[in-house]
Amino acid sequence: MSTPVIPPPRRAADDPLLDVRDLVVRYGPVTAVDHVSFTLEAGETLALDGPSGCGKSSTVSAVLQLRRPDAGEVRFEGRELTALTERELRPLRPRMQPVFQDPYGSLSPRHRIRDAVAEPLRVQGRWDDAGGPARVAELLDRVGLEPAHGDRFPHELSGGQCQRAGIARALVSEPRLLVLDEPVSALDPSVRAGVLNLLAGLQEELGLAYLFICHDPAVVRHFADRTIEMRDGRLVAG
Ligand SMILES: Nc1ncnc2c1ncn2[C@@H]1O[C@H](COP(=O)(O)OP(=O)(O)OP(=O)(O)O)[C@@H](O)[C@H]1O
Repeated sequence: MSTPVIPPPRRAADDPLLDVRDLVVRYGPVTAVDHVSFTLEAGETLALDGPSGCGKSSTVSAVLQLRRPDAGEVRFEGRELTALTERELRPLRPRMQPVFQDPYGSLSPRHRIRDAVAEPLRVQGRWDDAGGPARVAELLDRVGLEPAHGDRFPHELSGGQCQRAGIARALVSEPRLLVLDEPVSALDPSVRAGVLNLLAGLQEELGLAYLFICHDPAVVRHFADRTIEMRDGRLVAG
């Protein structure tokens, strides 16, 4: 299969990593995201807060182009994603990865942890180039898992260990942006700090940007550089 032709990035040195402008997401008559605009710099953490149903998940789905927005622009690394076809988006998707709230739900129950972490590289056809087994082993170690954890299935790990595996899976494609959808709220309070410290260390080491859906004011204060808040589909504070 030939490689899709992607328009070259038009990114100036001082452009943000992510520039979202006038984003609109509708479900029939419901406007879930109503002209939302924000930017995110490389290496920065932006918290997205707001009550249930205000449009946070719809916003991040549209940023990730998992659901195409009804209007607005999502410029990532200088490319306007909404203008790209699915095929043109494919090579860019690894650079923006989600980490979900439910650590078990984001990993297939039928795959061993090592295979779940490896899968994105296999799907992208980069298994050999990326040094497959060594890369997966290095990532498991980096997120604080033992080699033996790689042989287990998700239900054989704790929630915290499973979330660490989900983070390893997100990192295997060398993303620039992680979209963290309440990544610690389903975890036992005693393991939350460990996962947050891991995310903070990875950000410092790899220069990752985080778009972080979070309700916990203490976590937001400690973890985020900036916060934006949504109500009824709109941004109310910056
Ligand atoms: N697939 C869908 N079909 C119809 N309406 C939807 C759909 N998904 C979300 N909505 C509606 O869009 C609005 C925003 O939902 P969204 O899930 O984005 O909010 P949220 O802030 O992420 O909520 P939560 O914190 O509970 O996850 C809500 O009114 C919701 O009912």
